[in-house]
Amino acid sequence: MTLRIPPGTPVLTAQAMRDAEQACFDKGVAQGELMERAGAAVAQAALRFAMDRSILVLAGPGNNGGDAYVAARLLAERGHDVTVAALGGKRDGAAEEMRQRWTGNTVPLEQAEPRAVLIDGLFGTGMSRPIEGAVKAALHRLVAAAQFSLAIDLPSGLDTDSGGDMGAARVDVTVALGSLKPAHLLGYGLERCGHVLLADIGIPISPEVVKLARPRLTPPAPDAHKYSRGMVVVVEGEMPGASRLAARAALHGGAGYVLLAGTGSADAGPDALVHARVDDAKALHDLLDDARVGAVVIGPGLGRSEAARAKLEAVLAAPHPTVFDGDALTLLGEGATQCFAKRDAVSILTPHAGEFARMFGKNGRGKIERTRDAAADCGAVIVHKGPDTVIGGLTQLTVANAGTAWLSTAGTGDILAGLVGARLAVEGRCGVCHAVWLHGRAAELAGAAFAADRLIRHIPQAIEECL
Ligand SMILES: NC(=O)C1=CN([C@@H]2O[C@H](COP(=O)(O)OP(=O)(O)OC[C@H]3O[C@@H](n4cnc5c(N)ncnc54)[C@H](OP(=O)(O)O)[C@@H]3O)[C@@H](O)[C@H]2O)[C@@H](O)CC1
Ligand SMILES: [K+]
Repeated sequence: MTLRIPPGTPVLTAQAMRDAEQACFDKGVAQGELMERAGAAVAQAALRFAMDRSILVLAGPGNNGGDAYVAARLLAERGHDVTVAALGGKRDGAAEEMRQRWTGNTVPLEQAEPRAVLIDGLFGTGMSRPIEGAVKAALHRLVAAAQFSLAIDLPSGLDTDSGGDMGAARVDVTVALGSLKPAHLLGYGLERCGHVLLADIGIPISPEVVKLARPRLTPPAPDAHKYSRGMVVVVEGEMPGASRLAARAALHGGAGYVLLAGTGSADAGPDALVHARVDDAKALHDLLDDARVGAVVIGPGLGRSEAARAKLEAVLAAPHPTVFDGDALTLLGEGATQCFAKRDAVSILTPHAGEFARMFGKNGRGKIERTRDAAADCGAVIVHKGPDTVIGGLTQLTVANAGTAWLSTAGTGDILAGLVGARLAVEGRCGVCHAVWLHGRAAELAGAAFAADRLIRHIPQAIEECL
């Protein structure tokens, strides 16, 4: 059982999990054997928390319920007072076998009395529709009354692939079986799963999606100079505070030279920031005619005027890897896909949910699929921001959970854009994921109720942890 989810842990959709399980069966592993391993992992986790308290195990009609019966049997064998609250009668295959092997106390779900410890094995990856009526009422009543609750694989009532809510109750601990699922990291799942533990039940996994890992960064080469370290141009906008935050984040994110292209006024520090006067799109075009530029950042505080649009056009036409954020994305709106598909240079887009919807529309699919498809259509890397950031367009889709909910404050997005620019200039496209990790870690280090300015100070400390 893994207590801390290790870096690069695979994240599998419900279908990918079923495929992985099937591959296991094809190699001769019996379904009952996997279910025994799953139930044993759940029992092991429950033992840690149950102490000598009585346990109620909710067992649903599918394989999640099969795992529940195994866990109930193993916990009873260890001397615990266990009752199963069952939903449905006869089952199929291994789940039915496990039901029959359970000889202890069983009551219908709706008539169950609360116990101190609750194990939720009603539904897992097979949730096909919202939980309703008496089943939902019983689930919520029993979870709320328990002193400690643990979900098998997923809290019942979570959509596996999107983390959408289909009637789930929040549990204290979730034991993910075989692999993480998107719902452990996305949407409502972030709150409903409680603390997530990962149980390896011996299913070989080849991941399409991974959980963001702490990067390994290298310090500058001995012969490095300010341009070889990575030169970043941040385009100043009509709200200069936002672009200054981005520029300062780029400076603290490891870039060798950061140039703020705008009013040219250096009255707001730090002094290491180079200010260039750029009055219009023509001047910006001329400034970008410089092969030393490693990355451009445009969007934070850019504004939405015609002058802003002209600057955006100049950046789009330049050959440099570029981070497009905030107003740059809003200005492009529905035209974004076409615009980026035409662009040869590396484009990194950092939309939040609203900007993403304005560019790519809204539909019922999950965040992972929508990000993956938009990145493919654009030929760009997309950092789809939120408490559950999804990064698409690199070799592997990556999901990152915000280091802390305190990140939800004005200016932190501008800082991320600058940091992505820095890591892009220093390391190329792989630096995008590194920037997202550093941003989350800096937030953890910044503690409670920080203002965005203070977040920047912690970026070097986060980098140091990766050297
Ligand atoms: N595959 C394996 O060997 C292994 C799988 N493992 C475990 O299996 C879990 C996946 O199992 P699963 O596919 O059987 O789905 P599961 O989540 O139990 O639910 C399906 C049942 O619920 C029903 N149902 C759905 N929604 C409903 C609703 N709203 N209200 C009422 N009923 C509803 C649905 O009915 P139907 O939609 O068919 O009408 C069906 O009867 C996985 O999470 C892991 O725990 C591990 O043991 C490792 C080995
Ligand atoms: K469950």
